[in-house]
Amino acid sequence: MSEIELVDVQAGYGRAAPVLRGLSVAVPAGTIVCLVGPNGAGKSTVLKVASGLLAPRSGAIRVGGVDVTGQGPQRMLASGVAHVLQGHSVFAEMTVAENVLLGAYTIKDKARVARRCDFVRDLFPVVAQRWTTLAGLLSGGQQKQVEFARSLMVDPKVVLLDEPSMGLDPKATSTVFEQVVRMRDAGTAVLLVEQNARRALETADIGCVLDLGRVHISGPAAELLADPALADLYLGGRPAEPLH
Ligand SMILES: Nc1ncnc2c1ncn2[C@@H]1O[C@H](COP(=O)(O)OP(=O)(O)OP(=O)(O)O)[C@@H](O)[C@H]1O
Repeated sequence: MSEIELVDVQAGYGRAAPVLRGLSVAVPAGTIVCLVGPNGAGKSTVLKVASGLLAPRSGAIRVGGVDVTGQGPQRMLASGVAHVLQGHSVFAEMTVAENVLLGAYTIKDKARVARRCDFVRDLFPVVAQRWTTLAGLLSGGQQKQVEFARSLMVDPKVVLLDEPSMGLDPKATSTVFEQVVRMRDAGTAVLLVEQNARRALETADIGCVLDLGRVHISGPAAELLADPALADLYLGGRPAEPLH
């Protein structure tokens, strides 16, 4: 069963023409699904619809098989969908611990909050190591892991990640993608949107190529990566031949 499913979704902004025009995507349990596509294709819009920030004009959204179409962000979060927005959203003047605990503001049970803290500190060692440090003193990649930890405090079924590698150098990008895999392995499905299409497909289980407001092609990420036509169109050409 899919953790989250968008079915034939039309969505857009104000009176403008729709950005999503019959988009369908499903995130099975235990998988990382990656959306790639040209600038402005509507990748972030898919995540906004999935987290309830933007209501679809038509179509359906299901979480764990239950229809949640039209629910706002707070109810989507309660249904098990957490959204890590593009850019950096840590509060620089607060400690790592305070930032992470913001993710638990809806949880009243203190013992449960403590268990979730243990869980995220175990999953993201840098979060544990820098627990009492001001978050603004961390590197960009470390701050992204604080955001991941914050999103997992509610034990979501699926986490939506909008361009987690944005602004990071290659080493920090690798660390962040390793942590995305750890999140999946720890039981949270992931819907990932990335500019860095090749790197994201190397990490994902399933890839979806967005074009003209729909999923144009989808399949096992490794197969998309191996497709020369797709590489030319969407992945900035084929990887260089190894030098001998
Ligand atoms: N808040 C908004 N109000 C009006 N139009 C918007 C808004 N957000 C996005 N759009 C428009 O919707 C379209 C899709 O934008 P979206 O950010 O979803 O694309 P994207 O694939 O994530 O692009 P990028 O890779 O550049 O982030 C674009 O034409 C954009 O101008």
